[in-house]
Amino acid sequence: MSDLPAVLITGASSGIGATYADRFARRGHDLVIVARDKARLDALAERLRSETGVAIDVIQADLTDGADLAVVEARLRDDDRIGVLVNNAGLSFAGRFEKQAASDIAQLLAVNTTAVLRLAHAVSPRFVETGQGAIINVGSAVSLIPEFGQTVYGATKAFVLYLSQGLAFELGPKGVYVQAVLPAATCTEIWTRAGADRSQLPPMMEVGEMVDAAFVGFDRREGVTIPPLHDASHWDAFQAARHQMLPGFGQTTAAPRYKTAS
Ligand SMILES: NC(=O)C1=CN([C@@H]2O[C@H](COP(=O)(O)OP(=O)(O)OC[C@H]3O[C@@H](n4cnc5c(N)ncnc54)[C@H](OP(=O)(O)O)[C@@H]3O)[C@@H](O)[C@H]2O)C=CC1
Ligand SMILES: N[C@@H](C=O)C(=O)O
Repeated sequence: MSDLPAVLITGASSGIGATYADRFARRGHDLVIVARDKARLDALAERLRSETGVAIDVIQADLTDGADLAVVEARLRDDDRIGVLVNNAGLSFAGRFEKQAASDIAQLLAVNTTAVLRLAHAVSPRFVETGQGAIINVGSAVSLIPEFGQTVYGATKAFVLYLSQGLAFELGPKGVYVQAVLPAATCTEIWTRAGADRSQLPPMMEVGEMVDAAFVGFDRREGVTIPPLHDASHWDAFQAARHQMLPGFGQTTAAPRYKTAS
């Protein structure tokens, strides 16, 4: 058993989550890996155990299922070896908003928002009590691009960004580090799972490149990490513009432009 905190990773059966599992294992962390596809989780766990020697537990869970979600919450609440939560599981789908099925939207919200929130909420009391711990939430650059045309998916990722920044504000002073990771298009199964034609996809970042960059942000204790954004001053300017607006929200009279009808 490692002296380092164990890491619970959702959506570890493929793509970004499986790569997080690989990198944390190579750093010597024991893992708890979560997803629906137990065969893939078992295969990953077996490979990483033999290559790195870390201990790995597998939890098969469908995060849209209340009972399964409760199992993962309980593990985060009760297992004091777990010091890092990687909220990574997620899905997207294409198609025009007015044609999307309500059941698909509900599934997207359950995995991309409710599970992220519930798992962060389950682990936070313990992290706050011990004054340490880290929560990594995988959002998306799409959260900053309503013009992308994936409105529901982007809205769930805007939730993840807001949640992460809010939790960093609330929990940071109590010793808990919260990181939002905002990848842009990354080469994983998410695209074909969402029904995209592989031959039509643009060039994308390799998943190892994305996760390794996210780890640099993690090690620097960065609040928001955007691996593909080369000019970091753009994000800083975006945050500065937001902060510049804040005093205006305290006005008790409406802005002059709303004082006339025309
Ligand atoms: N690839 C990209 O271009 C980008 C991805 N992201 C985000 O990265 C995260 C990881 O996605 P990525 O690796 O790309 O995609 P993948 O499709 O490769 O991985 C998604 C993971 O989520 C798991 N998952 C999906 N639904 C459920 C569910 N109901 N219950 C439990 N686990 C579930 C899947 O496991 P299983 O099927 O076994 O349950 C899988 O392990 C997502 O949050 C995604 O939104 C953000 C920006 C860009
Ligand atoms: N997964 C992608 C969109 O579908 C993204 O977040 O870029």
